[in-house]
Amino acid sequence: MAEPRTSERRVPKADDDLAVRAVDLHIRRGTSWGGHAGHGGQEIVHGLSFEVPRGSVTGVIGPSGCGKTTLMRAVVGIQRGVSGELRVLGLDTCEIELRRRVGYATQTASVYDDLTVDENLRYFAALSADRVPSPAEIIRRAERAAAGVGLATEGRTPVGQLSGGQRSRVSLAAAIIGGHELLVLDEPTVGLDPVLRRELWDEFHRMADRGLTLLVSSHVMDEAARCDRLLLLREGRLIADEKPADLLALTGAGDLDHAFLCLVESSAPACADSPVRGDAPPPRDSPRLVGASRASDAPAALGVPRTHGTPEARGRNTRQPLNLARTSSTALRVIRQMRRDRRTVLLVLVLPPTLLGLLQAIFANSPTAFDRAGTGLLGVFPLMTMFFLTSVAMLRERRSGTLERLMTTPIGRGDLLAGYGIAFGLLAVVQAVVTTTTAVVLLDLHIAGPLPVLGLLAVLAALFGTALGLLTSAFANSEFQAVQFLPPVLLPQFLLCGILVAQSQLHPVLATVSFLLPMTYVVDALTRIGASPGVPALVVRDALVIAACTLVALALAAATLRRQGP
Ligand SMILES: Nc1ncnc2c1ncn2[C@@H]1O[C@H](COP(=O)(O)OP(=O)(O)OP(=O)(O)O)[C@@H](O)[C@H]1O
Repeated sequence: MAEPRTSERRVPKADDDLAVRAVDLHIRRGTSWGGHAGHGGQEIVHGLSFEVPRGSVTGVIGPSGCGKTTLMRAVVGIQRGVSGELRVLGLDTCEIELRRRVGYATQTASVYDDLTVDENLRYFAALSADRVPSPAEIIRRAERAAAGVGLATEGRTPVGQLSGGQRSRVSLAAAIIGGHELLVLDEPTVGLDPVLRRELWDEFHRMADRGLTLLVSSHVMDEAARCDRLLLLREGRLIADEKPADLLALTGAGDLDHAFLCLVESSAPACADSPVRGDAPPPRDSPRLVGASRASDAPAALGVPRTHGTPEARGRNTRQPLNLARTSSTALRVIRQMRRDRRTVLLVLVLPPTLLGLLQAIFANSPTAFDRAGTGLLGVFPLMTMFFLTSVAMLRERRSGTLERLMTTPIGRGDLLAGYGIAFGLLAVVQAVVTTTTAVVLLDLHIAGPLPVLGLLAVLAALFGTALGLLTSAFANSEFQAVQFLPPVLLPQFLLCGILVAQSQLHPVLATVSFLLPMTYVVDALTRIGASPGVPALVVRDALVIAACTLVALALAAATLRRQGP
């Protein structure tokens, strides 16, 4: 097979001199869950071999759909289906350490619309630090990143109120914060005006002068001219690996657009027709369309393994102990987002007491029935509302690209889920206090047992709803799909939980099914507390079952929250 155009004979460099080294890299996309390299999907990148020296600005250039994003996702370790050799800063791309040294900006602005520029950047600064940073250090790093992309004066503006170009710059600043050694930027200048583009490219070169390596994708050829080195891609193949000036010299073309066409069109008429630069030397040989690098030779020649990251290595390197600083930063960020969403707060705090009020009116002639149903509902309402809220919140995180960005930062899956759990847990506590107080004080709901235990059970139910919501969000691709989960997951549990008809009156088969459903234990525990003055042993059993179900749902949610996507 042919090799990419290059004017120099490359001597393999040591990993220490390289930011990225790829040898015979193949990437398949659309692989099934758990599918590793070479299984299913469609091969998008075909046997790339290249090196990115440290302290350079390297452009990944090529037409739409040629595989630029796919390659960049592989470099930052969030792409499944990668085979061949890919070393980043001398490490396997699944190494956790890389997430402290590499910053990534996705093609679309992956930042939180409902937070201000400062809040976004401070959050990413808090996540990316090696050690727990002081608040002053977080602020300083966020301000420096904002200034670097020309957003120093927009700190207090919510990102949702910025223009498209400004949002892209916030996203870029978030990447700069995380990238201490390598910045992987996917089309960072799309939608920016020419002045700003020039400023950003100047800034990229200043960063490279300071020793940072930048891998920047673009399909705009005038940006290619600003790179130190170019990787020209076409249909997943590397057709040139050159300095811009050498590329022009090699092809004899007057500009990089024509140089690219020369390389693409194997018969080279474009080259002959193209305006040849006056100072450019004639082509050394006729430009030709070249395909993949010597896919089969390279790894063997360099003595490197053919598989990129074994499943064992991936497992070892993705397991992280819980980090309190990142967990609390995430919890604070989610709480901040919740506070801005007044409708959500209203739904959580006002709807349950209102519905209980309605229930009291319905059971006006039967206070005992109200006491029984109302007590059970003190747990069912939090479970349902938290399920709905978390599933949508996590889905939004995934669809906005922020989850993908988070997966390239040092935050662990456990930190993220625990952060969500804490934020929604606090909301659940407020909800339990408001709903229980309203029910007992205003609606005369009769509770024989201790109120704090009742409140604790309501919070436990809410936490179970949160864990269930986090889990189901992995299976939905849109808010509409998330809502579709609501009836099948919750309604059967509600019908069988004992609020409508006591278990003793159910058909034996239905009674057995009901004992397999967590909501049954929520209602059982609450109604027992409502009816007896102490804490019966069965309430403890129920609480343990709910806690166990919560942990299982959280563990499954962590397992489905994979770092690598299709
Ligand atoms: N999730 C996916 N599953 C399967 N195939 C995908 C997926 N995402 C992208 N592809 C395919 O991978 C190929 C390369 O896409 P990629 O986004 O890497 O191209 P690109 O060069 O970055 O394009 P652009 O400049 O338009 O962003 C495309 O043919 C696309 O259809």
